[in-house]
Amino acid sequence: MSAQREMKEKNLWHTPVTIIITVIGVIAIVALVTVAVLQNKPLHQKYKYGIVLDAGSSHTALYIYEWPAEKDNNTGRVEQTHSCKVKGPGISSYASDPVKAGESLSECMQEAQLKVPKDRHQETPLYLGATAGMRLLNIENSSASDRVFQAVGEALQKSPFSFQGARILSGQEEGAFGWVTVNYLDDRLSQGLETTGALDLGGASTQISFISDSFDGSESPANSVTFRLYGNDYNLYTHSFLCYGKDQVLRLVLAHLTQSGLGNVADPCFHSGYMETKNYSVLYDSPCVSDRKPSGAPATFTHSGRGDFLQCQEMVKKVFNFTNCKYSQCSFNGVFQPLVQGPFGAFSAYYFVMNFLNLTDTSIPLEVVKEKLTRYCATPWNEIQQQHPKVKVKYLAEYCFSGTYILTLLTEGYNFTSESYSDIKFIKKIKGSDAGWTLGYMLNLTNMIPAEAPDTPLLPHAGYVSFVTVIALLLFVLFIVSLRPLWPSCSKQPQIV
Ligand SMILES: O=P(O)(O)OP(=O)(O)OP(=O)(O)OC[C@H]1O[C@@H](n2cnc3c(O)ncnc32)[C@H](O)[C@@H]1O
Ligand SMILES: [Ca+2]
Repeated sequence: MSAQREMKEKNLWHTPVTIIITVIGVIAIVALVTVAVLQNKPLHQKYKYGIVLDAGSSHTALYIYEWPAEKDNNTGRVEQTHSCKVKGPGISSYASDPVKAGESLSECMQEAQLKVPKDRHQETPLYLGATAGMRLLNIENSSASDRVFQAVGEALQKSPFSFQGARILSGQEEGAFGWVTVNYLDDRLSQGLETTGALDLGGASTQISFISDSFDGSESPANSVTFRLYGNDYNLYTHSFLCYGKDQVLRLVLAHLTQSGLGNVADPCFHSGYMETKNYSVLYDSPCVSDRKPSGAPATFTHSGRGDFLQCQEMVKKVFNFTNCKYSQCSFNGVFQPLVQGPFGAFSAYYFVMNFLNLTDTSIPLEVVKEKLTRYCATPWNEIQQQHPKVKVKYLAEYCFSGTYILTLLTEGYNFTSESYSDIKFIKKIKGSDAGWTLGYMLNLTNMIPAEAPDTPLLPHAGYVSFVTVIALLLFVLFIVSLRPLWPSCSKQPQIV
């Protein structure tokens, strides 16, 4: 018994030195793991916000984007969390009363204040970009356009957000940022995948943007935009046709029709039975058509429909000029365009119209699409109205024209064939965010897409923590083993007599 007591007394595990070493070892490991966990843990999920106002020709829309705060300047997902459609027309329609343009935005701005957390208001950038409506107003009356921007700027300055300015986007920017948006949302840029072309149809202009193997920008530098994104170089072909948005083309077609038969216009692009009295002055109140106003025209004309797709298409073709191409190939109006290549996303009015007509399925042969549209256009106006009592009458009256214009623009204008037509996807949103130029615009202005691919950590966070823990435990075990000479079983065994 006394020998056992003696052994216990001599048990080196119970000496103060080993106890202190063990405690220090455990504290060191706990500290190491804690620091590793805290140092590299994603910060408490805080979000940043950005707001873009799309001041289009037909209306203004506000978009709020959100992204995790620590993913600034990284491949982190920027998502659209909210959108608000401003009531009333586009800001260019307020040329004669600019203050109203500013006031029109207040409802959506109030909504934005509720959607963005209050503590983020001050640091949230707010941009307004205007497109073809303001481009046209600027051509027509630049001081009126300045006054609209002045009024809109004053209104936005009063918001709690960080207002970064209001300006007109060039057609090139509008096309290029639409392309960036589509490819960013599809993760094609960060992963260096084959890109998708972008087709945007607005009220006053239309944009086409795509990457072509045969395009290096040398033949037509005005159509070239170069980017370096996530370590990849892109040479984008882009063109914006001012006056080729669907509202302006409708004016162009009507202007053609009113050249002959003043006072009465029988329009193949409208349904039979449709009849409206319209003002010449309203029709010709746009720089796209103002030079065509017939002299001695009466104040009004009767616009009646006769629902004939083929004849409508003939009328629409007249708005394109296919002569005088000084390049190797052109789309129309002497504008250079390489052959369309790769998949395309077609958004805004492309989607609104084709979705209404149930024609978003592009695997349907183009000939069948035309047959369907022929039948739709031939449907009398009263039947159309009965079938769609809830659709805005202005839109409803124009779907036959708009569908015909879209098919003509794609096939005759941009040279999509029966085969390449199926490469087009009519889209509204991608992963919850609207397709359009606004997201690309904000990503660019906030430097959110790096030129070079960001360094990715060797291990994901969880893997890193596990790795540090295992190594720390291993070191501890090795340390304990290194103390082996001090272990009781290894020290001189007391003799039990
Ligand atoms: O790009 P710009 O040319 O400046 O014009 P916008 O931005 O105002 O143009 P949108 O894409 O908002 O709309 C394009 C057109 O589609 C029309 N539109 C909007 N919603 C529609 C719907 O549900 N059905 C049919 N047309 C619609 C709208 O009036 C325009 O003529
Ligand atoms: Ca637009």
